[in-house]
Amino acid sequence: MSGDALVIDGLAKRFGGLSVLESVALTVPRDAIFGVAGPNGAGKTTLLNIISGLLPADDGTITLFGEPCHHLRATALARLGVARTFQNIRLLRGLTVAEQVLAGGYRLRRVGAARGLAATPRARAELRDLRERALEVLDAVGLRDRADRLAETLPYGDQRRLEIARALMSEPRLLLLDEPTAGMNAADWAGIGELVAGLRHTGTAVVVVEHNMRLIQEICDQVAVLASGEVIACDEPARCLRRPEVRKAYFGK
Ligand SMILES: Nc1ncnc2c1ncn2[C@@H]1O[C@H](COP(=O)(O)OP(=O)(O)OP(=O)(O)O)[C@@H](O)[C@H]1O
Repeated sequence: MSGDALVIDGLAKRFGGLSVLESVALTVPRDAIFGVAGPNGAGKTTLLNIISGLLPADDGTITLFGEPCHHLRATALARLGVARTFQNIRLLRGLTVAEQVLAGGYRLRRVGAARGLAATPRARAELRDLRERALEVLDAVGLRDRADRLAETLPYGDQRRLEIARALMSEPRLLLLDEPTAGMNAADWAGIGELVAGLRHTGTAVVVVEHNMRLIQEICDQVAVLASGEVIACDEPARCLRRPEVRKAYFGK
């Protein structure tokens, strides 16, 4: 069995005549917290969109826990244990905090929808278990006391936590986070950092796209820096950020 959560090789993506990713190769070990950084427009979100099956690649291979999966779309990848959050918060309006998290647990359901609707004892027991798990997940992200509030009434930082909780509800083997601290103040981003760092050694590998280099240095085992669609460096964060090619990509010198 491969020791890696995710192996990407020769990945390419074009939008019309615009080449957005070129020969991208990355290896994310199991249990790693792996950062993806790079200037605006470098191709980071496109990379996450391809890994999570929202976009097809034009070339290259993706292997997830030893299984080739570049031909799979989002639903099949979710079943294999890929969960993600988005750069812009995407909560479902009108649902409570607990209901949002419960919605992330569909992959865990064993009783089919038709039987679930018929509310058999097995379906009811399963729903009860899922509700308990949703509360445990909310506990883990510090939102249990807000379980019955409408999600859209939460402060911004808590909504970001809730998105992570919803992704964790599916017990992912690979969690993709797209700028989880975007727009946050220092106290909020430090809290998200602790939350993500706490996932190390829980059986979930994390790929986190982040502009916040301090956060990357604090929580990531490795970081890949993308510039103009190519991986220009991949190393431990402190070493990576000292490299001349990375400094040039960020600061032009
Ligand atoms: N659907 C699309 N059609 C055409 N061009 C696109 C599309 N999606 C992204 N792009 C372009 O691809 C390039 C990479 O975009 P992407 O969003 O992946 O970058 P990013 O590194 O995530 O940037 P940021 O840090 O600003 O979020 C950009 O030039 C963007 O305009």
